[in-house]
Amino acid sequence: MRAQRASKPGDLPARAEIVVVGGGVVGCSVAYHLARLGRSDVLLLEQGHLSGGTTWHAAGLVGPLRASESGTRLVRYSAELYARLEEETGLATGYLNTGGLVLARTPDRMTQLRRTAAYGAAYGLEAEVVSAERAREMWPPMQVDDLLGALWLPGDGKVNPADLTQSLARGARQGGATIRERTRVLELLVSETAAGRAVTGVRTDAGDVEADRVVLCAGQWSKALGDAAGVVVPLHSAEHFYVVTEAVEGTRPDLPIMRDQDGWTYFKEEVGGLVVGGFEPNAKAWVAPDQIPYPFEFALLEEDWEHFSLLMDEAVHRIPSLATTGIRKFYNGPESFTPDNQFLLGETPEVRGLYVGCGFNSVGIASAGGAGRALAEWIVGDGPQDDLTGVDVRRFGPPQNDVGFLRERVVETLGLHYAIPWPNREPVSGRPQRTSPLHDVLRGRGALFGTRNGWERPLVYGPAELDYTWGKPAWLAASAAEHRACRTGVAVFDQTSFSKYAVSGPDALALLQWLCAADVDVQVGGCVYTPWLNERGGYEADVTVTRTADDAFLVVSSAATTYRDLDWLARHRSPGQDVRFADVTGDLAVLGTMGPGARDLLSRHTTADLADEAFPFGTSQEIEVAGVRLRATRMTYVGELGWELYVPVDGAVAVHAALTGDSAVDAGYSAIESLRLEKGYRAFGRELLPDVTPREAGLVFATALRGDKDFLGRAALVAAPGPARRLVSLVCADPEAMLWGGELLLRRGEPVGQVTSAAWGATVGAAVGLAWVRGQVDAALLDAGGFSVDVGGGDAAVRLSLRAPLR
Ligand SMILES: NCCCC(=O)O
Repeated sequence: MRAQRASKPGDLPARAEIVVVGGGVVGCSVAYHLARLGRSDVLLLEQGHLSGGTTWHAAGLVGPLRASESGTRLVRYSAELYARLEEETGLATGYLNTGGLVLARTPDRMTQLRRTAAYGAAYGLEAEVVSAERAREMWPPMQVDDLLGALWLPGDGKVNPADLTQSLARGARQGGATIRERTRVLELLVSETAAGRAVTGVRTDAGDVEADRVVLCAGQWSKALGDAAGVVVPLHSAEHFYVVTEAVEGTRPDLPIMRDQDGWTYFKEEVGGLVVGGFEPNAKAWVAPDQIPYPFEFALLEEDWEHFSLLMDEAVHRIPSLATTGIRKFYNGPESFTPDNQFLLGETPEVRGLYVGCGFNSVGIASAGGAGRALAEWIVGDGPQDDLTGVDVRRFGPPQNDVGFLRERVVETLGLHYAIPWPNREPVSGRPQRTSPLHDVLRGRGALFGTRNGWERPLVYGPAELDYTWGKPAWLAASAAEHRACRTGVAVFDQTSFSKYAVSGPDALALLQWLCAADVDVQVGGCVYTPWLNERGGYEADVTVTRTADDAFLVVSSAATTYRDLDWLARHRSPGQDVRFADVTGDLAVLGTMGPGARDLLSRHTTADLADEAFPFGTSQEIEVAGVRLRATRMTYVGELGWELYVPVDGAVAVHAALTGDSAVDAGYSAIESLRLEKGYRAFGRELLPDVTPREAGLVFATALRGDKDFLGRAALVAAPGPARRLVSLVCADPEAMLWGGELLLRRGEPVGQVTSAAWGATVGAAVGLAWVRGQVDAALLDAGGFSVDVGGGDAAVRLSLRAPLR
């Protein structure tokens, strides 16, 4: 390890409106974009020299096509910015639009590449599947004997990370920002306010700086600063390896970026040689976040040729001349990775005015332009201005911030970087974290578990393992049986991972009436399905609200959204409002007892009257089941008669044993997915996102828009013109075709939208799902037909409808 000692500066401003911590490419991009948005009182603090932490040793690949539309938009903007920044700042970034190739050695990878090409079409980005021979013509040094084909991405490019950082920094300075190098932030300053904890500035080794807002872009150093301030910043460093070779024949400066993901490697030209790096499955975590040495500037870790040999052997296999090519330099640079391979962006729920932009999982250079702009817009606009749910820091909470967990998980994250992104792939490391009281019982009954927000959740019962495929997996038969049991008899689902909040106090109703688009001023015992919307009329949450007393409510939401929901409640409670809310997720197990036989089954274990008149849909009562006092709520996410039983954890095993002791079948989340899609039920995070309105989603019925109750988002909905896209249900014509979500939707061969969720519908007997269709959409257009989806190797005809496949 080599390091450079920093000396201290003299003139540190005592105050700035916004302090950015970290002078890597992301911090400089945030400062640059804040300046572009008219914020000139910005102070960026870098502990060493700009780019000296992680940025300087990044490979500099810029690949705009991502798995999501918002991710693609973000990196596409990065590429556009890097291409034009020199004109604006006078400093070159070294950006070169080389195009990129991704190779396929296996039929499964080929299917993935075809699906990726279809994403490109969905997102308006060029991507073409080409033959192996064509790929070799574009990339002469490689051999292609074992390749089935490749994907050509004309929009890919490369940039010089250190030059890019300097150019962004100059742009920031030109816009009025101040940049101080050799100033180390030791602590984030936080104080208690009436509205909760708020940032007040930073403590540095050259004194304190007061600030209204602080933006933590300190890469792998961010977590230790976050931890000390009580903020969740779940990242951990892992070692990332690449070498730069001597000259290789056949290269040229504009040689495309090349990724040979089946061999875990990437390649780019550099001064006549090649950068050869990769993401090996046996990755190495680096030291814990609070053990990172200081200083660690322009520093690398020890060479580890033994570890790198896996990647080097694959590289030589692809480019035989590398066997006799010398190595100019070996890079082992630690980078930060997160539990789900997505970066961390946004205002922290724990401390108002504190923002993060870190954890870039080795794609920081590609992401920096777009992420910097998104974060600057978030700060200036006081909220995200686009759908950023996939990277929003509020998707994680304390369980995911544990260093032991992170240490295990980031090894897996790095190792999966180039693995085939199988649909519904479940991580295997760092589990279990949180379990339902039924976990052991269900495991004993053959449950295979997935994980969501740290919770173990049964996916399917019986199969030996979860197999992954683009087609129909082996576990599908078991899931289909559970699905049918629910449709025709009764099934019990362990839905304990539902997020649950007790909201109470004299002003609880007022707060919820403002946040809920539906009217929740119902009688005690009423249960209402409702969106929470932002001021643009887009979804922030999709919840049920049960009134449990005049001034008390139980709010139930998705497992994944606990921290963002609680943050939404907290940030909308006015200082004068007397409302308390508590996360009661872990206090209550949830047993969804669903199916036409649910009433009969429950009646055998309760004396409560479950008839429609006594217990109508959308109501909730405290009753006794199998001797356990619990809350039963007549609601369903599978479209069958049923009750969600909210059971104190101590009683869960007894209630479950009673219900499944006679006729009920245990069923898992895979069945829930196919059941909900047959009924056209939407999911937050898939269909319902911050840039999706109830009109577009076909859910106006679940709002009070037709009444006169005011609610957050109402004004935007009223003012909005007719929707320019519509969410529709789909059914595959061919029962053998399998859809997973994400597929490109075509009409007469032209892209018109994208599938959001899909599963095999065991009642319908075909793949079913939901999809966006762009433009003015009505029943006549859908009935006229001509629709198909690209399944990565052909088109599958689909029927579309505004109505769900099953009513
Ligand atoms: N830091 C390496 C990036 C690799 C890739 O973009 O595929």
